[in-house]
Amino acid sequence: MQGFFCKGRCERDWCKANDDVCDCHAVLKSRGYQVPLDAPSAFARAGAAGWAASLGWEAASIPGWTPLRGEQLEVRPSSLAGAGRGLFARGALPGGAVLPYAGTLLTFAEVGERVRTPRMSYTWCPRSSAKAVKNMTQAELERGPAARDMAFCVDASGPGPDSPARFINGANALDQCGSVNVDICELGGVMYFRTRGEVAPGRELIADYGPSYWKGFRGC
Ligand SMILES: C[S@@+](CC[C@H](N)C(=O)[O-])C[C@H]1O[C@@H](n2cnc3c(N)ncnc32)[C@H](O)[C@@H]1O
Repeated sequence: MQGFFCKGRCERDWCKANDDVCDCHAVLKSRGYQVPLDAPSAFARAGAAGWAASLGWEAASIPGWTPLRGEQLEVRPSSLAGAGRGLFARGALPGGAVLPYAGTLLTFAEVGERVRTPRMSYTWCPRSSAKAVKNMTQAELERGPAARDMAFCVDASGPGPDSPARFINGANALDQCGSVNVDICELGGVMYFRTRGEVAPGRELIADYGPSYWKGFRGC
């Protein structure tokens, strides 16, 4: 069922189609596309700090996938008031340009250590563990039976592998929603930012962080 139903959806848009119904990483791999490694495979190959470098995302070849190179981007003060630094396009970027959210992979206990600290602002969890993390108490995260299991959440606050994606700011009020120009996508348990359309030179990359990031703002 997944193969038949999801094949067209994932080939048309791996970002939007990859959900609880369609595992686009598995679907596209089975269709012969060159996909990046999934998070567990990258972790098995290179560990919690080195996993992102082993993804092979720059060499991936799937529809709607143009790898962003570091030199196409620059970090400077955000165009959004009070947002600190942001990530900007040096030159024009095409639609479908992707950048992984790299950082250190965390166990549930390590996620627990970050809850209510500034590092949590830089921590993202894949669908496979996000619900569990949300439903676990602090004690369960730190000392429960799953505490030492890999949650595959990513902390990009550093120190760790270089991750320009960590500088992508998010709309935090409705009047910033018009500036959103990148989607947050998941493939193989890895988060990728993807440009929605062409991004003009000098424009800041801005995402919609979703319904649970900001207090009092449920996303665009
Ligand atoms: C993943 S970081 C983005 C990079 C960050 N601006 C920096 O300088 O390192 C997310 C944090 O950036 C800030 N931020 C992102 N978008 C913002 C916005 N629209 N308004 C104010 N602060 C924002 C918040 O502190 C948020 O927790």
